[in-house]
Amino acid sequence: MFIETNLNAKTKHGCIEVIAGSMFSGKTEELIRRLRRAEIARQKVEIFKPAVDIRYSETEVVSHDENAIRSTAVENSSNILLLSSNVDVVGIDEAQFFDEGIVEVCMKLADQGVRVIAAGLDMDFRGKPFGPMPGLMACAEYVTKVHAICMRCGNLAHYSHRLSDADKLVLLGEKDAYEPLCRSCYREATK
Ligand SMILES: Nc1ncnc2c1ncn2[C@@H]1O[C@H](COP(=O)(O)OP(=O)(O)O)[C@@H](O)[C@H]1O
Ligand SMILES: Cc1cn([C@H]2C[C@H](O)[C@@H](COP(=O)(O)O)O2)c(=O)[nH]c1=O
Ligand SMILES: [Zn+2]
Repeated sequence: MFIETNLNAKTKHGCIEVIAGSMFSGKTEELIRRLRRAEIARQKVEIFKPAVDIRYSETEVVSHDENAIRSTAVENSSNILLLSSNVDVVGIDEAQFFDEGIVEVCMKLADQGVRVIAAGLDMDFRGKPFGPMPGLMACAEYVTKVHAICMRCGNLAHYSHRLSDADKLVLLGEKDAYEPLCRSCYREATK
């Protein structure tokens, strides 16, 4: 479990935290857990997700277990900066779907003293780094990699295997469309 530094410190120290992993690895749950604790500490929290992903809700970030927290859907990364004045903590879900500008936005916020927590898929269905995630992970102070359970063997999974032949990068879906797999089951499934 990620242990926060003192939430109520007098001097504001901005930072970037990234929660990365495959689908079903608990990224959203961990994001919600950290944001709820910040709210309990009476910090001003704003939460964003990309407008492209409104699978469950337009106004909430929702985990696969239906744990939810209010959020604002935004079209691009610059909207996050515009909507983040006077905040202590910014949460971002599905960070992989944002444009590359998200890295600069997170850096600016952290430089201003904001704690930024971004969750996203580190790899796409081909096992390649996903969008701005490598850049975010590189400039983050803290990176937490979480794992799902492999649907074929029960080991730890870090790949999101697509169940169809579709080859476009962005294809929203759940268990109907993807399964989390471990390294050897992913290799077997894609050969
Ligand atoms: N194969 C799996 N491995 C782990 N958790 C799974 C799996 N399938 C379903 N889940 C559920 O998904 C939850 C995590 O959901 P969520 O935080 O939304 O994940 P993510 O944001 O990483 O896709 C787990 O607590 C568990 O109940
Ligand atoms: C691997 C992969 C996933 N997606 C989509 C599928 C889901 O709608 C989201 C990931 O959601 P989660 O909260 O991490 O479970 O991303 C995609 O569009 N392309 C991919 O390669
Ligand atoms: Zn496996």
